[in-house]
Amino acid sequence: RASGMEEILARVVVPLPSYETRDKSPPPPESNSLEFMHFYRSLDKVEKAEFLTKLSRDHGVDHKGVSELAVKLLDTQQRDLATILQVEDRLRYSLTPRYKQLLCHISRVEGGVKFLVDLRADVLELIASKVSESPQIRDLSGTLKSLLSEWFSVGLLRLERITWQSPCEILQKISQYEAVHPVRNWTDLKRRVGPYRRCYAFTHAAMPGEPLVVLHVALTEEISNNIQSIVREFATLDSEEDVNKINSAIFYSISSTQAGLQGVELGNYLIKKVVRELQSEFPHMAQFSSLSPIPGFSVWLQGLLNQYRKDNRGTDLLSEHEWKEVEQATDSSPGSQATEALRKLISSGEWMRSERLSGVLEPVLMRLCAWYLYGEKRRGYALNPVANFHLQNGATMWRLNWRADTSPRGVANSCGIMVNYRYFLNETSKNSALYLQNKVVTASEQVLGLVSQFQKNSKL
Ligand SMILES: CC(C)(COP(=O)(O)OP(=O)(O)O)[C@@H](O)C(=O)NCCC(N)=O
Repeated sequence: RASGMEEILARVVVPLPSYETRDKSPPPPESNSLEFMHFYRSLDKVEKAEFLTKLSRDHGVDHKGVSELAVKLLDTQQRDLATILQVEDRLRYSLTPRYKQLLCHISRVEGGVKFLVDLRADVLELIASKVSESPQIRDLSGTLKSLLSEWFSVGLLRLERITWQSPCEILQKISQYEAVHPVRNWTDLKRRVGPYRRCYAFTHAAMPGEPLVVLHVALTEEISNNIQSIVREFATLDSEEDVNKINSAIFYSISSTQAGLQGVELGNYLIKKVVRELQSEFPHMAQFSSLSPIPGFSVWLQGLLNQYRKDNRGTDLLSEHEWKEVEQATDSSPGSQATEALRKLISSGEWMRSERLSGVLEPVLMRLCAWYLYGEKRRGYALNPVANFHLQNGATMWRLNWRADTSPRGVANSCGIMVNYRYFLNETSKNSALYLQNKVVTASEQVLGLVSQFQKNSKL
């Protein structure tokens, strides 16, 4: 099989034409691309890893040629600008990996773009699973990402509104791709594209019928503080929309559907495009906000409690009074036993059923959750991926909501808490730059208040 790989690569990954003939050489036969795609699809996971390693290692940049041109460029520094630009262009051309031409040719055959999107998904998985740490694989991923970013730039994407009149195959995909609040049945789906709801997707001519990223919006009077009122209760299915009851747009679910387009920022562009779309439909609409889950909070909290139990530092997290209540409610003795009892309560979600316990735990969990979202970092950015996504877009961490998602999933994932990331339209670009460049998290008074309560308690 390995020899088969080498043979096909040598044949279909043609050498880079010389600089002089680069615009004159005819493209290789389409059959090369089709054969490459067919062969790749016939490989299993392990073979694909081997094949991609060979492709990126043996058919990439001609490093020797690059270094010779780099030396030449150094020697040209005293010459006139025209000569310098000439040599720079040669150097630029020599940095083109051989396989890049093949990728461009593949993009021109039927189904080629989709093939390349899936190819990048495979490469990303290779990198993530550490099956191959080779620098060439990263280079291949970078080359694919830059090509895909050009082909999937906003100007080439189409905004489609999904309604109950949309083709079944699209509605079926919308239902299948819904990653945040799974669609339960047709009635549920119909509600999500019905009155006081909007569902938008970006599509691309090269991948017809494939929603690339999907955004679900609820049109409400105020900014929603719970998901039940959006996806659970089947309130009167009023057939009309009373415009006077529509002042806010709540983004309650967004999902990208193509793993290979990760990093192309489609979700960010879709939110911005939908905001403009809604402003033109509802000129008086003034409030734009997400209602977001907080995946990972419960797990983080249990880890923290475990750590504190080991260090016997539980007291930092709860006040005297709060520990007393927990000890009484769980019939546990002060110290590590109470900390363990609390950890068990959180992981079982039992506390939600007791009015008294949830009363005691509300301020505790709210300030811990505020710290988790605002204070916990990974390489300087928000640890929570959803927070990181909205903060990159320039949203403000605006409001934590208690008992916002009382579904088993909501309680298990984030103790039932949800958060509004609010888009103050004239501040998003400033906030986004502050976050991306200085790692500053823009947050509301409510969030900052909860964070300072946490810090007072645990002197972190
Ligand atoms: C949140 C999403 C849509 C962001 O996608 P996108 O804007 O394309 O960001 P990126 O993947 O280009 O960095 C994506 O990360 C996703 O689908 N996440 C899983 C579902 C969710 N909403 O958390």
